[in-house]
Amino acid sequence: MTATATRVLVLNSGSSSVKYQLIDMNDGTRLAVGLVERIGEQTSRLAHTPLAAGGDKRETEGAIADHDAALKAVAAELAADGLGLDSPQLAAIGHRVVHGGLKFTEPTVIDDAVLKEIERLVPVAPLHNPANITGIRTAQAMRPDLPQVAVFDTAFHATMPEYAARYAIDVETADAHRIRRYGFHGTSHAYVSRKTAALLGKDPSEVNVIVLHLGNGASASAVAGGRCVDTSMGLTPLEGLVMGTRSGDIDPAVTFHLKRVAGMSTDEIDALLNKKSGLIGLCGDNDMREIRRRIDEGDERARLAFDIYIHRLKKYIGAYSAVLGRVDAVAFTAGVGENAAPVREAAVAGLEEMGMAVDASLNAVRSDEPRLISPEYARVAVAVVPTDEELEIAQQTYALVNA
Ligand SMILES: Nc1ncnc2c1ncn2[C@@H]1O[C@H](COP(=O)(O)OP(=O)(O)O)[C@@H](O)[C@H]1O
Ligand SMILES: CC(=O)OP(=O)(O)O
Ligand SMILES: [Mg+2]
Repeated sequence: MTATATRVLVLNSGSSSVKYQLIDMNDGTRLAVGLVERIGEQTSRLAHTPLAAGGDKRETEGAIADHDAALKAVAAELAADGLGLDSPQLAAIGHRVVHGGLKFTEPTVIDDAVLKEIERLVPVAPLHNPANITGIRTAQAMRPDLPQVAVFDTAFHATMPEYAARYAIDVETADAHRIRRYGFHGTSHAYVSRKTAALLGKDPSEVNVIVLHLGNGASASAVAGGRCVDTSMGLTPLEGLVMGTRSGDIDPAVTFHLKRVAGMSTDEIDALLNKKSGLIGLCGDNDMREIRRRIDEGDERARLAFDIYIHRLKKYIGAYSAVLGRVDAVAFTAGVGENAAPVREAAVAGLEEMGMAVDASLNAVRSDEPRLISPEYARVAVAVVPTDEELEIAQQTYALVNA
């Protein structure tokens, strides 16, 4: 790394998308940001904004077959603005890696052994780790000389007490197969819980926060004094809240029933629960904007899907209030949490006895800034706190390569 290398490229590869940011760590300037969506479909879309060049957003539509092709398209966009991956100013590439298992609880420079372990974990993050691996390999091929750093979704949750992390199943079987609650979206839960403390003018060690990360994947966490003490996702990112396409919590016996009685294979059940359940399974749409539009038109299926989503969310707010004992703040984040005012309103409705309420006019405000949406009198602060997984990954990456 040369003395002038102060930039970090962050790749957040999801199952069918890549979000990326190129950040100068000297002053935190975002040089370029972008998103590739619907990878693997005919209607893929790349939206690239070269902020450094003062440029407008450029959008390209057309089939992008896989994450390798997506990353090459991103590299070409960056190169067009003189921000290519060949730049000597690039210090490192930071990768979001969803599952780190028991081994990885800190940001880690990726070598062959690390990559092998991320690969071994594919069965417990089937929608995510394969995309993360492709992103890493493609980036390595482009810049074999550069440190590539993995920042794990699971890392922040490693502090959970044993009684929260362990499932109540036979201990020998669980240990033999490393079956336990790992939790995901940890980079976001860490970032948002810290930001929430700052919004309250407190140090993270002083506050207890319930973080609701509601994106396409969704998870809740209970953070006590800056440490995660419980989270809704488990061995895999399937457990917990109702999500865009995932069921979240169900009776595990549903799977035996689907196999024995409905005659489905394990792979079919996996696909059913991960890809054809949640909001899309309930009403045919996984985008909260579309669901709200349908509700406004009187669509009953969309209404029921919304109510099921909210009921589950409310149960986790209650559960984590009990786990924390004292709640200082509830923070909504990610695509749904940051944008869907009706979700925030409905999730907190009726919780006045627990000190939680939402002020309608504050809730209606649209902003990229962290903000309170609870009325003055409420004991618990309810907040919208935009997440920034890419910035958090960039900071952890840069700190590691400079250590
Ligand atoms: N303006 C909006 N109103 C309501 N929901 C929104 C809005 N914008 C985005 N969303 C929701 O956010 C989801 C995407 O969230 P995001 O955090 O980007 O997810 P992921 O990182 O899992 O892809 C969309 O599927 C949609 O449901
Ligand atoms: C872990 C997980 O569910 O991630 P995402 O929300 O990006 O799908
Ligand atoms: Mg996300």
